[in-house]
Amino acid sequence: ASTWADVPQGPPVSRKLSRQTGFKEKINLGVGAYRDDQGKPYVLPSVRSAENKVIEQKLNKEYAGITGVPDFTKAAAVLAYGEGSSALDRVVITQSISGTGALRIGGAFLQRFFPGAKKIYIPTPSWANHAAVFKDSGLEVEKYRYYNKDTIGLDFEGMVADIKGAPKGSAFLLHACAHNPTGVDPTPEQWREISDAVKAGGHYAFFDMAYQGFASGNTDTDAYALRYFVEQGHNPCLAQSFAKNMGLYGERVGAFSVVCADAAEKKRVDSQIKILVRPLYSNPPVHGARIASEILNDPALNKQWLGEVKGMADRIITMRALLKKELENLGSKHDWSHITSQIGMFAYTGLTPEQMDKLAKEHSVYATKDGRISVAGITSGNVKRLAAAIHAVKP
Ligand SMILES: Cc1ncc(COP(=O)(O)O)c(CNOCC(=O)O)c1O
Repeated sequence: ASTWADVPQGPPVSRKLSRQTGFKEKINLGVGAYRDDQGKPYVLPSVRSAENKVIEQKLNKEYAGITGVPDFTKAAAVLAYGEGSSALDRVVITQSISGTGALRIGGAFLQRFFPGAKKIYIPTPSWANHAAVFKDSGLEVEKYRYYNKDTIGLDFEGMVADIKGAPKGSAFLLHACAHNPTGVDPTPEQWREISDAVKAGGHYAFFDMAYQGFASGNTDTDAYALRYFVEQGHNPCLAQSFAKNMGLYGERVGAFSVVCADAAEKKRVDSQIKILVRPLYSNPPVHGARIASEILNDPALNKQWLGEVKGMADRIITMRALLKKELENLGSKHDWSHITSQIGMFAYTGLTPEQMDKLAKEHSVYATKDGRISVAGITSGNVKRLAAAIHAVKP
């Protein structure tokens, strides 16, 4: 049977919202982007200030180099790997077309140079676009167990067993923090065991960090897994996105990096990354990277940004707690602790596709059929109605 034989047909997330059913407003929990407590997109004030600083400099519009704006990529590496990391003097980094572009460069690089089988293991479930990005890169995509639907938590035993059971020297995609779509992350202790299993199998770690700072509110906390792997001697590669933590969605700001063994390897890998990127899109857009560079390199803007990204994370965490409390206030007898134990933009509710359909049809609450809701879509104004809707479809 086909590898993907039992992948269910997923509904289009941005499906047309059907006619109102008598409620004053729909609740859209399908959009994977942050919304403020008024349900509106949020441009971080630090981003506005950084953008004004860029514009005041009246820079020219010349091409960037193939690997992008150097002040951005240098600072992005420090943000990810940490000041003083042993990786910093042996890491190859290139700007990318946001996180998706970083994953694609990584997939293409593995397809050309990975010494093992040209395949990558991704979690079950994973970001909806992962499989397509890697398949289009010419890699086979395999799955490792990740989500336990009975506990609505991590299938840690299954994950470690699949890592240990894979052929020696396989490539594994790991969500660094705020797993999408489940919101379920390994604990630090579990990450340490995962690192041991990856090392035991001689496997290669490909980290996807699309939510650094946005998950816990702290950029160092959210980079724990990546930095631990580097400390443990793995030389991972990394896809970074600044879509969520800087709200630069449409500016497409990201970076792809490869931690190399030493300076000589770095030189060789860097040359091949340039050879790969040149025919892909030649060189990346400069504006978003200049904004991100101002934020990462200007101490005052950096401090302001860290406060704002923590503010977004805190609002999400508050909405999780509110939703759980409202469900309990309604007398729900179900255990909703997963809503507050999960982290990041998304919560896996554990609701069935039928229940999700009823939410849409009878309550004007929209989200994906897999039961994922974007917590960013919850506001203090709609949380009571959302809880009532969930309680109605899952009494
Ligand atoms: C894990 C992960 N990696 C990478 C990306 C890529 O993001 P971008 O290319 O915008 O940086 C995303 C963006 N997801 O969009 C939200 C959703 O699932 O609805 C992501 O979640």
